[in-house]
Amino acid sequence: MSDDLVTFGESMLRLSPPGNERLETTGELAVHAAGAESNTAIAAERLGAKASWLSKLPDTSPGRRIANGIRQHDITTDVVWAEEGRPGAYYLEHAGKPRGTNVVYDRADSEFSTAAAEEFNLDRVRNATAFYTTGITPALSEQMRETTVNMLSVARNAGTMVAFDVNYRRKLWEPEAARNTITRLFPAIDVLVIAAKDAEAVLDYDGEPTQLAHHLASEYEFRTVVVTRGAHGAVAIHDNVVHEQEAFETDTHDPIGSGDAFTGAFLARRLSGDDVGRALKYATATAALKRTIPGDVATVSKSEVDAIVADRTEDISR
Ligand SMILES: O=C(O)C(=O)C[C@H](O)[C@H](O)COP(=O)(O)O
Repeated sequence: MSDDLVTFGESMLRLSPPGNERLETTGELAVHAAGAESNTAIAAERLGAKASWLSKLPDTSPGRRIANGIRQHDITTDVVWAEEGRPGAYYLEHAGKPRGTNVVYDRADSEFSTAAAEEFNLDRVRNATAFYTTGITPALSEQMRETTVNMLSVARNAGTMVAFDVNYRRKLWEPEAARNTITRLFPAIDVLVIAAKDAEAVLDYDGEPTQLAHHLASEYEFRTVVVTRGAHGAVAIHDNVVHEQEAFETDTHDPIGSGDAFTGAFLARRLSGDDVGRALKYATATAALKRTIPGDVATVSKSEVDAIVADRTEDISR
């Protein structure tokens, strides 16, 4: 059976001290498997899509730890195993204001960053309804820039819908390099997701979100543009109609991965036939729920999200 959604990207070991402890002094690190595209596939699966994740990892114990962490969420992991090499990792130090949460990447020359498109199961991409990657993938290496172009054209040529989140990471590349690379990918994309702050950083666009969505949709002919605005919710434009959604109230325990949860839920609900307004509501609710959960992954059920969407939540359910 073919997939509703295939995602493609690097997943890493995420290593984080307990609470707000500092990396410099911590004696413990919690281990999670984490990566934008696997996070998105998991959220999509949990919201009702049949999702797969394509990637490459070294066949070592750290590499297998990453795959195991993703597989436990019941998505299909379609991994190219290299005999040796290193997986990516990132260190994450949680903190509130004024320190701020800090990410330290350790992913240069990872096994994934060396992979060519031909190494992957391209029939899975061709046979899927939708294909998804993010701006993190081409940020990883020169090789990955080429691989991303090739993966998108495989999807495009097969008539697989292409969705893409700009996901700008300033610790991986400069805004100008990101702009040049990502705008060249735009013609292959049907559904664009972009954080308003990324539009400002990468595209130098600081206008109002609805105008940004209109501007991108008309300039690059995207079928759908979704602009995310963190605590201010999200705006989408689809077939020239604007949809706006406020954020749901949330007690934040771990904000990392809420953008991926949003996109996974949005795509899953669209692929299930929901209209853009309803998918946006599910996306925003799933992102709010993710913020209450430690780790990168939205370990949520559709019925929990249904309850938020229908305003049926309780402080204590018993
Ligand atoms: O690969 C990277 O560089 C990552 O940043 C992986 C991240 O942990 C997620 O993509 C979370 O991103 P948000 O959902 O926007 O919080």
